[in-house]
Amino acid sequence: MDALKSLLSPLTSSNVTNPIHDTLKLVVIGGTVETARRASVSAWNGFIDSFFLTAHFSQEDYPYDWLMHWLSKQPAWGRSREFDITTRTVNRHGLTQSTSGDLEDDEDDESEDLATRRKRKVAIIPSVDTTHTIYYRGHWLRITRTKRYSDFGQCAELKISVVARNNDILKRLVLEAKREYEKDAEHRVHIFMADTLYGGHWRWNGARQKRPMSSIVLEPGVKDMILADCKDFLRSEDWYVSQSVFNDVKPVNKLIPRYAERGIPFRRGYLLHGVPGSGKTSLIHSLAGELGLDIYVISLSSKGMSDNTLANLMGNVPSRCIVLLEDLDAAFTRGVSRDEKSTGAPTSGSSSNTSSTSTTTAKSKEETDDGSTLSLSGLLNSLDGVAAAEGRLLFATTNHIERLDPALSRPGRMDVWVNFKNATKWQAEGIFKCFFPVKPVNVTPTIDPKDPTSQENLAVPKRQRPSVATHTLTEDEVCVLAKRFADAIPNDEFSVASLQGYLLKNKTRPRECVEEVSAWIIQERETKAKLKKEKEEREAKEKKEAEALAKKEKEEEAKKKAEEAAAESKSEETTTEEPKAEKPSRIKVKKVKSSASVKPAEKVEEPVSTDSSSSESENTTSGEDADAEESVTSEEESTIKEPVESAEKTGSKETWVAVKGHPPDQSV
Ligand SMILES: Nc1ncnc2c1ncn2[C@@H]1O[C@H](COP(=O)(O)OP(=O)(O)OP(=O)(O)O)[C@@H](O)[C@H]1O
Repeated sequence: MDALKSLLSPLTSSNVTNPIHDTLKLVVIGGTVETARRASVSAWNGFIDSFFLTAHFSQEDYPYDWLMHWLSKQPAWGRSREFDITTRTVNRHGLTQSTSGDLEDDEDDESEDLATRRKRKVAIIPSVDTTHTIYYRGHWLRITRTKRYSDFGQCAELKISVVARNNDILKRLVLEAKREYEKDAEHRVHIFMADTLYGGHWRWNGARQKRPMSSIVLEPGVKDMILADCKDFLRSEDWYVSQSVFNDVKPVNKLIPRYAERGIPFRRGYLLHGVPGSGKTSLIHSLAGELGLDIYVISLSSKGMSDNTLANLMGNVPSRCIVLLEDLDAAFTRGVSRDEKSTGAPTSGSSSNTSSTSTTTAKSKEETDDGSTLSLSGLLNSLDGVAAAEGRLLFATTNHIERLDPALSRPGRMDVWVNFKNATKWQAEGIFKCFFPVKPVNVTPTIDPKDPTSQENLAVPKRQRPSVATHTLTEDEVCVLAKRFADAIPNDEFSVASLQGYLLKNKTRPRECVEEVSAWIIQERETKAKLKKEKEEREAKEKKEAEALAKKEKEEEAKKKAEEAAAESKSEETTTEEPKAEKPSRIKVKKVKSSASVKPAEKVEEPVSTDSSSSESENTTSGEDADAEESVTSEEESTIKEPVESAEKTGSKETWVAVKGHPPDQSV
């Protein structure tokens, strides 16, 4: 204590009037107070936090969607001072469907465009990095939405804290949010698309309204067969067998896992093949709605698709879902082969086009440039390898079944095959009936006080009212018109999609639609014939161009070869010529050698000045080197003829050395 006093004495002493001491005093006191404040705040926070239970929800998982959906419905947002407003629908990225309690534009505008927009609702959701407090079942929830960056880009997180003894309240909250979400999503099918980035992951692509099975018109029994098969499969993972089978003393039902027990992978594949626009994709969407499953779509021809990426994607689908491999043949026009090393490059044989090799080569380069390295074995492994999810329904669609490898379409991988053809008369009748639903006759418009449309109808004089659905037909009328329509449609010539297109154009004129159908058929045939002709012409032109290109390439190649051959023979000639050119120097060297003590270079510089040596060398040449001179061929002779002559002219052999410019070989 004394020590502290003595330490503080300079600060507390009244005798000290130094301003520095006063400042020091202030700093020490201020610092002490701030430290004490901070310590108490953090202690308080720690104390408070110790009472809070906190749950974290990542955007990458479903509970985040459920809670965001639940939050968007909370009336508490009406009192909140900070929030986000969105018109987006419920999705895997955190934005939610507007529902009760949302804002709605009540603007009364007659414009059709505005009337459509008027239906768009907005939802209020928690703003990012702000803590909101919501009262829920006797508890205050502290909700914070944050954003973080992951490998897959931006990712949001939700943190919910509550003061409670245990986490029951949070569990209740999550379950309630899930129930509400599922109730709202009851009429929708969620679609996920395969994204080949980052080694393959699933990207939420929207939720579509369920399509009733009755809107799909297929030959009798086809729809029912597929639906029953799917239902049977989904039900049959566990197989209840009567115990009496094994022990007939007391029959007891016993659960035997049917697929696992028998070593059969719990997967089922459906191959829907046939002409375009015949309802393959529509049927799958309809089935997903009927079975309450999400759809995971993979396009095998997408950029960057590889064996690993596909295996990752297949390994990450949930156990109960529909995996849709769209346009399976698209992967095969790229020439996917059984070979593991296949890079997906198109082979000439795989191309459906009749264009020549060069076209295929160009295509090949273009297609392999997209980084796709999917092989058929990779595809097969992904479909039934260990990573492939159990309990999934695999649907594959193709317009060209003949292009598929038998290994891919064999039972076990594709258990059920369905052929989709062009519309039959039966289908034409069915699609007509779907399109013009029957409405009861003699319907007098009733006035609903809550219905603004009926009030609007009342407000206008009777003669000005819009005719109530002029195309409304009685059941009998629809049947008769549908029959006439079907009679006019030839079997297996037009796709259901094209019939639908025609009906759409005439959606308010059912009778005229039937009357004009024959003219439409003629027109369609003409268009088809024209398109076919154009296609044939285009193909012929392409073929011609390709042939011309191939011919040109061939000619160029032949020309190049000829040039190469010529160059080769020329080089051979020069190699044989080279020794001939050296021979004179050999001869000359001997001549030089013969000129004994005389330095050759000096001889070159002053060849004529040494008369005696020159006569000496002349003698030597005529004597000892006679043999060497004889060994020179006639051709070589002509080569050396001129210098020799010039040497003769100058009267000196050394002069010839200077003319040729060959330094004599000293080593010889
Ligand atoms: N059998 C059908 N029943 C009802 N609508 C059909 C049928 N076939 C086609 N349609 C309609 O035609 C359009 C195209 O159909 P869909 O996409 O299902 O055909 P697809 O066989 O999958 O074609 P593609 O092979 O080109 O992918 C859809 O709007 C769908 O409503």
